[in-house]
Amino acid sequence: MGAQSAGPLVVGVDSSTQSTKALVVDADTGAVLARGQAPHTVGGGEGKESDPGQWWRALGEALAQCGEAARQASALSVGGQQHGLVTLDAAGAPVRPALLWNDVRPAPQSERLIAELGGARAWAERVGSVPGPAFTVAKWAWLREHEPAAAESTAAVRLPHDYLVERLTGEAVTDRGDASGTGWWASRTESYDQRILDHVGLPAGALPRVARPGEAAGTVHAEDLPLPRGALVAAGTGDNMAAALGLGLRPGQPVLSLGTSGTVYAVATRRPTDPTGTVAGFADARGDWLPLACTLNCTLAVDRVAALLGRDREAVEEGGEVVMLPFLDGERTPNLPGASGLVHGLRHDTTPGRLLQAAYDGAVFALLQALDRVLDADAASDAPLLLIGGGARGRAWRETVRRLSGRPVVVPEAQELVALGAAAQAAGLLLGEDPAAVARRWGTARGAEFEARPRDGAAWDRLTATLADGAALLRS
Ligand SMILES: Nc1ncnc2c1ncn2[C@@H]1O[C@H](COP(=O)(O)OP(=O)(O)O)[C@@H](O)[C@H]1O
Ligand SMILES: O=C(CO)[C@@H](O)[C@H](O)COP(=O)(O)O
Repeated sequence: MGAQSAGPLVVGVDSSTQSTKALVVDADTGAVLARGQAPHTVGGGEGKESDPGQWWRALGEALAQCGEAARQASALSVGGQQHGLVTLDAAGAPVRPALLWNDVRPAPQSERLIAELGGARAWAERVGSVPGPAFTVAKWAWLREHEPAAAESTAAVRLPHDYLVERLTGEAVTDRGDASGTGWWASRTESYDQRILDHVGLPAGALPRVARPGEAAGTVHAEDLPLPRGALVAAGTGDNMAAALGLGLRPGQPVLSLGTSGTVYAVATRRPTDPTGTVAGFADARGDWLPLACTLNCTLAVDRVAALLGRDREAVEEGGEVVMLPFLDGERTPNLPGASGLVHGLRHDTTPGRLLQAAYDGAVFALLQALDRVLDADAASDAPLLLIGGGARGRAWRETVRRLSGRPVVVPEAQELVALGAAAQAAGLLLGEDPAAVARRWGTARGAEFEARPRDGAAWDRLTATLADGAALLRS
């Protein structure tokens, strides 16, 4: 183990699309004493799929890298990529690889579900969200249609984080935050929606119990992980909800997360019901709400454009008028699942650096467009944006966000806010404290502050016009 600890140790896990990260944290001070990381692979041809067993093995590997510290932990929690459809047979083994949040194949099923159950406004009022292709309910509908035998053999449906919690504890438990991304958990009643489940032919008994905020899932019973048996396991949550805990967010503080997905969100005390579907009305892990907009094309798309141009990701040049909508994987915000990337305005003076800058602009624009809808009327219009995720470490990302938002930006020093949020949830459970208060005590949101830059309205207008004028191409 590295530094000395003052308090009991807790483990926070981030099981995200590209990797599992584990941190061992001192529950008193928030000091990170050990860390580990192991990669995941995403396959699936036209779709995006991962083997859930791989997440379990990656968890073991990341914990093993933490060494002796993990073996001394008193509590653990898992934050996981949202929405993924994990299907298990009667023996608890995966029936097939999980369909991930960014798999857009269920676009037709999503449209049908919205129409069949009363339209977008009715869904927003009842469930809190209009279920786009990301939502688990659309993925389950896709599976029933395309692989009926797999759906037939499914005895239990889990999300990525609660699949791991069940393997850790033997208990089928999830939390309101991750459950709110399924499309079959209604935010209006804070319970599973029987009418939706009946409509998609999924028995409620196939789903995990939804723990109350602050309730434990169980204790570690798994024998093949380097963790003490009997350590407390919190209910865990979705990765964005975990990051909100990790920042100790108060209502109205906007967050922009730049990772495999791009997300923009804030904690809200009022239940969101956006009928346009731009904002998902998620629950947070504490009892409030987490209105959130998510893009499919963020760091991976911009890195891909940099690779195509043969440039380092920081080798951007501002200026010029070229516009890029880097929707390489289809897009979720705006809802264009069939889209591909679009470049407009190429000229003789367009340099590779300007083209790369245009990719950053397009990715950031898609997120910022949703910001006003995410924030409710009470949020200050000049509140600094908290910039997190792997991309927050890059200068080009940060400067693009400052230039297109016109807002001050804070980049927390603490990295791995999802894993830290999970650690705060574990510490809250162990010590009987509010996990967000734990994170505030740890000072996780402290970081470098960058003042507002004048907003680049001309670039914003070019992006807006290209999105509108390119609509027919982007819908195909
Ligand atoms: N120094 C850096 N500058 C810019 N981008 C970075 C840097 N380090 C990592 N990244 C980006 O961060 C991404 C991973 O972000 P992360 O938040 O860890 O992903 P995930 O959403 O899967 O958890 C990578 O795709 C990479 O493009
Ligand atoms: O679908 C969403 C949010 O609704 C994504 O934010 C996923 O939760 C995956 O996140 P990464 O950690 O892989 O970026």
